[in-house]
Amino acid sequence: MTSLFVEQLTVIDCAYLDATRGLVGESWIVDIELIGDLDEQSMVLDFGEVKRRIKKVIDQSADHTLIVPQQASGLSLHQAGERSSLSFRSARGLIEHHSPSIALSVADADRIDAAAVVAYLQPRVASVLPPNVDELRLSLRSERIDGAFYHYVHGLKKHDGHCQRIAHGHRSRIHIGIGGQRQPTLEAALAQRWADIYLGTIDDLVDSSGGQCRYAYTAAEGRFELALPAAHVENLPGDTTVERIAEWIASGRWLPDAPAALEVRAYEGVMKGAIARRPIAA
Ligand SMILES: Nc1nc2c(c(=O)[nH]1)N=C([C@H](O)[C@H](O)COP(=O)(O)OP(=O)(O)OP(=O)(O)O)CN2
Repeated sequence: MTSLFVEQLTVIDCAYLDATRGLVGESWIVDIELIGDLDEQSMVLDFGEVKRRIKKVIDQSADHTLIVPQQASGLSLHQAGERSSLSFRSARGLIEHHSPSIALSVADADRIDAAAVVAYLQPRVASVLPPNVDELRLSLRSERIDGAFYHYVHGLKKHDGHCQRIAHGHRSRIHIGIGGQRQPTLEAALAQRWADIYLGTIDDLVDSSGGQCRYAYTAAEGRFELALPAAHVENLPGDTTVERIAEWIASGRWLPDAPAALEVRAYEGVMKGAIARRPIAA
């Protein structure tokens, strides 16, 4: 038996419900190992097939979904055909979500962590493997980040892919500079402000009474609605693409005394993002 490995086969950019943290955005890097006999090509599985089969299953299941702990005591979940509705009591307050069912991954767990997502994915990935593969080892890890980062959840209603889903998210590093010098204090301040944040688009905010913010829109996959505590939210003026997020950070409007110049390198999950600069005032 020989073992084949692929490091960082893909990244799962998702959101999940957590009893303490509320709605959490996450980016898990997926590594895989396949153990089996060699096929007629002297391979455990052609790397091309690994991508076609395994990455595809992951991209079409947990990736860009809201992952729900089915056994959690605070969860009330109703799935009727192609529509799903849920409410979830967290220490941060009540979260409600209504969407097409494909926007949810329902895991047989009382809390969501990397192990619960591996257990969710394991049978789905195993079902697309050829018979010569005896064992599948999936592991999820977070990107190593030495500086500041935040976890955010958002939805891009105009996106024609899975990013249209109102509750998917990322774990993202942030670089903020002035005159080419990183500013760890500013980076830490933003990371603290955006620890487990929902980045909402003001146009999608349909109600903000009673301490809750409710967002709703119709996208190509159907109708999406999300309500969560106002303290869990930052509302941005436009779409929450990483380009707009970088511009918003560079605008300095989150700082009491914004410096005249700010250079921002904002990430969306792992190894990709956008750069924006605040122009130097005259
Ligand atoms: N220019 C931009 N493109 C995209 C943005 C964006 O902000 N600016 N955002 C998204 C989505 O929010 C999405 O979450 C990013 O997902 P990503 O993993 O990059 O997309 P894929 O799943 O298609 O890529 P994989 O390599 O398969 O993971 C999309 N685009």
